[in-house]
Amino acid sequence: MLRIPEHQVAGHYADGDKAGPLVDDRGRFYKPLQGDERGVKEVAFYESFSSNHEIPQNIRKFFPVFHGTEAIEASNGSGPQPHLVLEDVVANHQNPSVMDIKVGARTWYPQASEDYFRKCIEKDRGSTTMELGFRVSGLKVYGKGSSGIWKPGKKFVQSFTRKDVKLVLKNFVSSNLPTGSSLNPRPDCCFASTVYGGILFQLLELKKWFETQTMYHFCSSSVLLFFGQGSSLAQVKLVDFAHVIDGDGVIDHNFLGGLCSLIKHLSDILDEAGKGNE
Ligand SMILES: O=P(O)(O)O[C@@H]1[C@@H](OP(=O)(O)O)[C@H](OP(=O)(O)O)[C@H](O)[C@H](OP(=O)(O)O)[C@H]1OP(=O)(O)O
Ligand SMILES: Nc1ncnc2c1ncn2[C@@H]1O[C@H](COP(=O)(O)OP(=O)(O)O)[C@@H](O)[C@H]1O
Repeated sequence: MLRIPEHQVAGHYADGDKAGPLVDDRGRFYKPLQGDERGVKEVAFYESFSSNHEIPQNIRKFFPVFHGTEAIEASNGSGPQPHLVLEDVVANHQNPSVMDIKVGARTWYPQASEDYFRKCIEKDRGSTTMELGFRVSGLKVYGKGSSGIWKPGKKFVQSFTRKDVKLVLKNFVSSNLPTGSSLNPRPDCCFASTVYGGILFQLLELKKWFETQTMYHFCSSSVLLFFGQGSSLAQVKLVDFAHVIDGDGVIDHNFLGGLCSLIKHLSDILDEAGKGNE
């Protein structure tokens, strides 16, 4: 039975006439192919990546498993439409807290059209992308026990400043959640060491690969950080490959720089949480 995912935090949602992703009970995530070149490019990336023998095993695990494409009934009732069939990366987590972070100090790339460049640069300037090398695109956090869910709205997320982002990263691993369009100025960071400890380990593994890989440039891609309630481990995955371009033998310093900045932010939170426990 296909349904709209409860755990989607960014990107194009199923909304009225607009088709959005679907999930099933077998742990698959169906992403509608965007009608323009984006859909074609994302399929091309997954086909290239999944058959690329130069991808180390420890890196492959950071990407959703690709199960090809399939025409399935779209969420907007428009009949069978082509979808990417991917592993639903959060399927095994109970009540997953999820954050989508778009990595890189720029989301555009030289080959992009003038219109796309303008759209991107406006968003990059108006968010923390240029300043921090990443921006939070969306998140959903489960509180402890009955303390509810926090899923800030799109407009509020788009307004996050550098200071807000530091606080959001803390709120993500806290039990005293804010409500609506607000941030808790005194987050307890009670899950910081377990969640960010595990996430940092994985981000450092990814960083090591980005220090040498010159095959792909991940423009406008995101890291998805998530953890479930209970004993499941925090995980990192990469998503959104509609704008991946050929690396052409050059380091993806845009993504690498953003990753380093994110690592620094999370390390600082871990250090602070450690000091609080001394
Ligand atoms: O449509 P919107 O306003 O949700 O914008 C999408 C973005 O959402 P955001 O504004 O960052 O929350 C969206 O960003 P996320 O993937 O949500 O981080 C993309 O930038 C998307 O463009 P493209 O598919 O990468 O070319 C953007 O889609 P298009 O406007 O290019 O269709
Ligand atoms: N393979 C996946 N498994 C689970 N959730 C996913 C997966 N891919 C994407 N998502 C969810 O959907 C959101 C949007 O995905 P994305 O690929 O960025 O779409 P778009 O191209 O519309 O921006 C992500 O922020 C995440 O919450």
